[in-house]
Amino acid sequence: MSDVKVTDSVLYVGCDDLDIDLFESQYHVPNGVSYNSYVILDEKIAIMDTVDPRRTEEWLEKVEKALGGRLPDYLVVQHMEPDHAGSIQKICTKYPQMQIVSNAKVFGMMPQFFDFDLTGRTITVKEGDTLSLGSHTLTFFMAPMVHWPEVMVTYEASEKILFSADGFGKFGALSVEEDWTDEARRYFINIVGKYGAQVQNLLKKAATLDIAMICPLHGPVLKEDLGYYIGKYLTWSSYEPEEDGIVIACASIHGNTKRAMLKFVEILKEKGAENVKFFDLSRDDMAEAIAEAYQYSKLVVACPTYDGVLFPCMEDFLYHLKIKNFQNRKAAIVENGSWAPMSGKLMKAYLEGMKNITLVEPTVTIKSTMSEKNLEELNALADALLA
Ligand SMILES: Cc1cc2nc3c(=O)[nH]c(=O)nc-3n(C[C@H](O)[C@H](O)[C@H](O)COP(=O)(O)O)c2cc1C
Repeated sequence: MSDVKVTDSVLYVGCDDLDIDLFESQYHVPNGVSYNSYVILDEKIAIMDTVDPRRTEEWLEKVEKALGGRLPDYLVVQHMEPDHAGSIQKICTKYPQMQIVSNAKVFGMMPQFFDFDLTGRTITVKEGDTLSLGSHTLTFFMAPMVHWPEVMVTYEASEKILFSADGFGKFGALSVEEDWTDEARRYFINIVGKYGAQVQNLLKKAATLDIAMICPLHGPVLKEDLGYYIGKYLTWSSYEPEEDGIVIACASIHGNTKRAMLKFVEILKEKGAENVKFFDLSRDDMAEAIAEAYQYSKLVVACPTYDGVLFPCMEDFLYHLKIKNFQNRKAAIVENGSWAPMSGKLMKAYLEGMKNITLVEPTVTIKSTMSEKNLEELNALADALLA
């Protein structure tokens, strides 16, 4: 959207993508996604990042319009992932006098993605280096593993803008109005969630800067109440729950585990639980289930045994939690099986492999359909979870 206003001299030239089926071939984005890019106009002109190849031509037109007949001096590359770096070769070919400004890791990766001559076109920066554009001065901070190892962010001192790369990004095209928090959480936990320590390191660097505005590579430019967004990032990256509540992640083949878990939701609510979120892992959005597991303090996993192992959607859920460093939660297990229930043991092994998970025991074992005894056990489990 070209009408996104940053400042008089920092122009938004990013592009919405409402046609994409899955972001990173995995995440549903019902409201699309934006690939953000910015042009800083001064005595020298810098372009901040490029866009996904899906939007190269639209972006090149926007950049040309923003340049107003001038030529760009610099392309700053903060991240080599194709949704941001995918148009580098095209813009470098269009503007052969333009220099590329980035760090050594980026320049190491660039020939892996592109086939054009970088000789004489690169300016390599490292932590704390500055680049003057005139009245604007860019300072570069390395942010390794705030998604990929080559990531850096850029601070512009005169207008107090942090160009935050994937940090503070969000799913959703800018032409669609929606709440920031849920889609930013779903983006952060699923995409950057593994790298909490690295995000905390970046937040420490950011705390030394006077920031009035955050310009991320996805989602809206953040101009007000920055403490709110930074607070969310501090919580998410520390793996602490945002609020007390229970997520029930349920797999079910024929519906008996699901029926038992929906009854469990009723029981919890009758006992006064306020935040109870139910996910049918076969049908509901996996990335949302994962994000909400991070949002709340307690997790219940329920799954039938399937050929001696877990029903695949539960395996997928727990695998995602594991690789995204899920930790610091209370958890409980409900298993099901008609002849030799195994799923409880397998879910327990997953949870025991995660850091600081307090298991609320015992595991409830359903044999095919929920019995009167199971009902009592679920009541007891609800009491233990809510204690
Ligand atoms: C393909 C398939 C494989 C199964 N494998 C096992 C198994 O290895 N051990 C077991 O005890 N039950 C097994 N079951 C039975 C289910 O775990 C059991 O019927 C359970 O109650 C299903 O719960 P649901 O109604 O929530 O799907 C299997 C069922 C299916 C359909």
